[in-house]
Amino acid sequence: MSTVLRAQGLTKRFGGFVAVDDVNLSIREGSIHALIGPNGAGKTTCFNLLTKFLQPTTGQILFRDRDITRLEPAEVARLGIIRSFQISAVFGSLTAGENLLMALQRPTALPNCFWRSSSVLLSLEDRAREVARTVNLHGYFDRPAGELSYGRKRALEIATTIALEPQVMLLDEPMAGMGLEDVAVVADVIREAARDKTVVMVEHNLKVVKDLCERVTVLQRGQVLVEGGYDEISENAQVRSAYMGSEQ
Ligand SMILES: Nc1ncnc2c1ncn2[C@@H]1O[C@H](COP(=O)(O)OP(=O)(O)OP(=O)(O)O)[C@@H](O)[C@H]1O
Repeated sequence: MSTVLRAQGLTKRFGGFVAVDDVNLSIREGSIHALIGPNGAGKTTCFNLLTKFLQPTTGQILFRDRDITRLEPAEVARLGIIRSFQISAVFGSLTAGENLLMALQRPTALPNCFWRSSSVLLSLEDRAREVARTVNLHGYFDRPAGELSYGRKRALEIATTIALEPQVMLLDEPMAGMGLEDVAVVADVIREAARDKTVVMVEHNLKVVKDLCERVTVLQRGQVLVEGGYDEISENAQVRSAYMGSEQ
């Protein structure tokens, strides 16, 4: 399987502190790839580096062999590497459908959408309904987003990212603060979204990682401790010790 996103020697210093230290990552095309690790391990910093919200101190980021290390976040988004927007980006007084229509009209949506035949052929509203169906929100299309359950709001937030037709979708703790029922809703959304795209997610819930993710990179103190399938990494003695006393 080919590599869609690659980090080589990725390093981020904040003053004298090295938050991300010589990290190599290889994200396979079409996979769901988790970044996990104890608090402060450097997951969010890594994520911000990959989406270019932070500039690396040293190292290189490649998207399908193109060097994107020095690109701006908007340029990276235009290439199809898109980070999910936070829940605050969902407008509660607008309906779910209107939220999707707004996402479809965002400037970053244009370059991705216009050259794709499916988008060109469909009207924006048809496309919004199609995206709503992908995340099982078609029954809520005309409901104010503020009335949706927490899990469905999160699904809507992910849907606004899907609307941009990402090639690589980056989700930062998509299950944060959710009950079991909502976790199941959002897990289904991510699984469905990953049918035709690559997903990279920072996730604390190891059951979610086990159920959803083909590949897992474990970070500790800014470095990659181990990378592999869930079974492989969960048997690793260093990983077990890093997680001892935490959730699992
Ligand atoms: N802007 C910054 N300036 C200084 N230090 C920072 C900055 N951002 C992050 N750090 C430090 O870098 C380290 C890694 O932080 P990061 O948020 O990437 O970890 P994380 O693995 O995402 O942790 P958590 O699971 O708690 O979110 C932490 O020690 C943090 O305090």
